[in-house]
Amino acid sequence: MAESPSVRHRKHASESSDDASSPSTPDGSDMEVVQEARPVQVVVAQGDHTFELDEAALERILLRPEVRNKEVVVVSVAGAFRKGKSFLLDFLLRYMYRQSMGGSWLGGEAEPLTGFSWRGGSERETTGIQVWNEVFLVDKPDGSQVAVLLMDTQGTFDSQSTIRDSATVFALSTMTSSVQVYNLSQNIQEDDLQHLQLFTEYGKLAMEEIFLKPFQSLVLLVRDWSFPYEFQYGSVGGTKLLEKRLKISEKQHEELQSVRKHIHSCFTHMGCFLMPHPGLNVATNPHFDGRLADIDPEFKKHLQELVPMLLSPTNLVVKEINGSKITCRGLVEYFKAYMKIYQGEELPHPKSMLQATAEANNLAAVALSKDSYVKAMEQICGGDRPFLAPADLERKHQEYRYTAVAQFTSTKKMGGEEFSRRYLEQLEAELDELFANFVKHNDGKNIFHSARTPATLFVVMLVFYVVSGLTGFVGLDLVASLCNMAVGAALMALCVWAYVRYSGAFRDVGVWIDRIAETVWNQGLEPVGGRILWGKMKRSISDSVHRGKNGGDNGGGAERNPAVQPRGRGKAKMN
Ligand SMILES: Nc1nc2c(ncn2[C@@H]2O[C@H](COP(=O)(O)OP(=O)(O)OP(=O)(O)O)[C@@H](O)[C@H]2O)c(=O)[nH]1
Ligand SMILES: [Mg+2]
Repeated sequence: MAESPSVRHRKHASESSDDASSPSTPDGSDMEVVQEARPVQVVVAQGDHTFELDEAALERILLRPEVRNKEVVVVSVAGAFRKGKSFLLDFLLRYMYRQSMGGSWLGGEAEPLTGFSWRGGSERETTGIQVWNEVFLVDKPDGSQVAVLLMDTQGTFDSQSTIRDSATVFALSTMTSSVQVYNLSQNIQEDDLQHLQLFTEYGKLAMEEIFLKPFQSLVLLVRDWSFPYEFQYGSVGGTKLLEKRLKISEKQHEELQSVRKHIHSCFTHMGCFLMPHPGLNVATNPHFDGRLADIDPEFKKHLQELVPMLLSPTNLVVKEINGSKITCRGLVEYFKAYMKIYQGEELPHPKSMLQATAEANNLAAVALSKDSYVKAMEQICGGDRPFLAPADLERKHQEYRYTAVAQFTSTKKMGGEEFSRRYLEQLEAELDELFANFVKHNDGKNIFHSARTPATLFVVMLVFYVVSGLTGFVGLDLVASLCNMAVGAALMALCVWAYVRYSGAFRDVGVWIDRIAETVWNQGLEPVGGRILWGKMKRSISDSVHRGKNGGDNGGGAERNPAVQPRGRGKAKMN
């Protein structure tokens, strides 16, 4: 068991402001008498909604020679702010210091309650994560000696914290503790379970590998329980209430089942304790200093059941991660690793329920509208449809784009208009991207598009052949042979190109030949008149193909259909 409190536990938490530095004398030996027992901030909440780990402070506590190689038991208390977490932890401290001294560990009737800083009032008190700077060594009945660390946490859902802040503190304390006391007020409500689900899920994200259940013991502590006639105070009534609340039945809505399944899958052991109200003095008297005389006897009676349930040597649970027991030294490393993950940017940000729902609504509406657009476009230029005149494709795109946008704006979504504008812009960008792909796909179906390379190569061959004949005739043999070589090169390129197109192999070579042919076409052949000829041919052929396949309804119909035109123009107004 830990040393006597008469040596170490000497000062109220609020009286000390600096950290637990200088635990050693100049010769390196521990200077126990000057070491004051007090809470130390190990996870510090920064102003910008981030958290820092005070590694030095944590190491000073957990790497002391007498504890660093001992298996560690971490008891943490977490839950909503202003619900008596630190107050309860001070009774845990009293137990740790006094339980071996004989008599009642609860303390004297007029003794103020000190330790972790607690107070009345409506504003939050504890921030980040604090641990008691004294690690208690306890002998277990099986002969082993374990180190016990007590941890106090920032209350969730105070008005200065984001959901991410609350989730980070809750998840970190759940991941690093062997027993997490989930401090609730009055009842176990569905939102308490939902928040537990959110926080534990956030914790699981930061854990690298998870065997079986990721977390250890969870004790739901219901404060101010007012229905002892239904479920009696203490762990017996608590267990029954918990069983009832976490029961999964086929008749339950899927949402309720999923929360319960998730919670069951997270913890190796779960318990519940129903605590009576401590009396009006504790709850409302601003001068209440924690003395037992002002606390309801029923509360004190159940404290004497609750605290040993958590901390008696038989009940202590050693911290395990992935099935192996952790020492104080190991805990420091895990703390550092988890903290690094929460400080990084790779984890998603937990959101408020409304924000998450609004996002989901908007994303679903975007997906639905995109789907309608793709289906409509597939009808006119999908894989099995023939080439469509580019102008008609564009007109169809404008029509279906407008319809898809109108579908998005008319779908009921949470979050308001301002919020959904971002998703509207996303939808419009995605539709334009889809259209660009449809255009490429459509162009690929144009046989003249793919015939341009062989046509160019053929013309090049022909030109060089004629030039070679003429220059040979007038005696310019060198030029004639060069032209012959060019004819050979073009012929070879044509063969290679044909092979690539036929086999699908060496596609890069095919792309190079296409590029060269395109350059030759653009620089040489087209200005000479090919553009006029080629353009006319392409237009007349594609129009006739298009009319033939679509029966003049889809493409040309759009031109004539008055119902289509104004809708296409309406889109411009919307933007
Ligand atoms: N109603 C009620 N009040 C309690 C109980 N236990 C403590 N309190 C009072 O609750 C107030 C807040 O106590 P703290 O221990 O500071 O609460 P906390 O949960 O640590 O608060 P934060 O650190 O701000 O999250 C104090 O006035 C206590 O006297 C309880 O079981 N029921
Ligand atoms: Mg507190």
